Amino acid sequence: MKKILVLHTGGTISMHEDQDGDVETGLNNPLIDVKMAIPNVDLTVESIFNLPSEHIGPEHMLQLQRRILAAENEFDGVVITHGTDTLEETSFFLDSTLSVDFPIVMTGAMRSSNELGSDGLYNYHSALRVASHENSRNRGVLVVMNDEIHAARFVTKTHTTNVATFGSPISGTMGLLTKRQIIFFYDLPKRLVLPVAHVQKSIPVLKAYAGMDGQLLELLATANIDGMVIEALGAGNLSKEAATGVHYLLSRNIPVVIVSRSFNGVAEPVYDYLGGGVQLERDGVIFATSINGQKARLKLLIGLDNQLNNHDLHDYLHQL
Ligand SMILES: NC(=O)C[C@H](N)C(=O)O
Repeated sequence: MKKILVLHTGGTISMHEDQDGDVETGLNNPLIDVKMAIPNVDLTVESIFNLPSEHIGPEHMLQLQRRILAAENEFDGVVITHGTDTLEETSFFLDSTLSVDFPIVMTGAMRSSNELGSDGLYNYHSALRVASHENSRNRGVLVVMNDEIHAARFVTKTHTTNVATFGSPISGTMGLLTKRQIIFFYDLPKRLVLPVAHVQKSIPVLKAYAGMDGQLLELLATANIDGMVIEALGAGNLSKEAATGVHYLLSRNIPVVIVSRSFNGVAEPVYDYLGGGVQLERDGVIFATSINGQKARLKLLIGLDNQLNNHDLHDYLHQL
């Protein structure tokens, strides 16, 4: 018998449509009363929050992380239901800070509980199947939706409303659920897991654009921020003016992390001119490999909480 801990946090999977067709959160999470029968699986169900995922932040992620750590010796796996808007961030935070070998599987839904074609119960069932499967161990945090398994490290929400919203543009889908099987296509490269104690850091994320000036960056340098992430152009480049703004931030010892605003691919220094990635890196900018802005923000937060020196912070964010 496998013992699985289920932590419900809210999100569309637990919401319902009202008479006007608007989607809202109820007083209690209806998933608590759902009897999900999986052979040889014993469920312990807790409603840790009942929040839309836009109301979930690093403090909630830390609370979830601590609950999972406390469950380590008691359970064989954990399933978390969560709103999809920030699911990739919670899954990434847990993946980056937890080194447990049991499966941690997150899921959600795109259609609420009383909508036609609601995908919530199906995804919940799928997540339980994956969490109780022997091959799911030692794979970090997994995201299961729409018959697919994704690694927290690479998954992102790709569509505003489609039930097939989650994708892993860089790595591809990690696995599949069929009626009878759970199939994994690849193992992940090893990553460094770091503990985290405090999550109150001010780390804004800015998106670069053609004609971006340095004014906002210079303003931010005086706003007591701990670091900043820029979703840069292409492989990791900025306008000349933005590069000057970045230089100003770096001269005040504010770490600046670069990712790409492109949906797919790895950010790395390629171009050697003002604003090009090579010169940005020479100036002290950190390139985060293979993650998007919202994940780079969490990674910088964790690195800073561990008081990594400049060299180690570079290495940490470079890692896949
Ligand atoms: N599909 C969803 O779950 C979206 C919802 N707004 C949430 O993230 O809570």
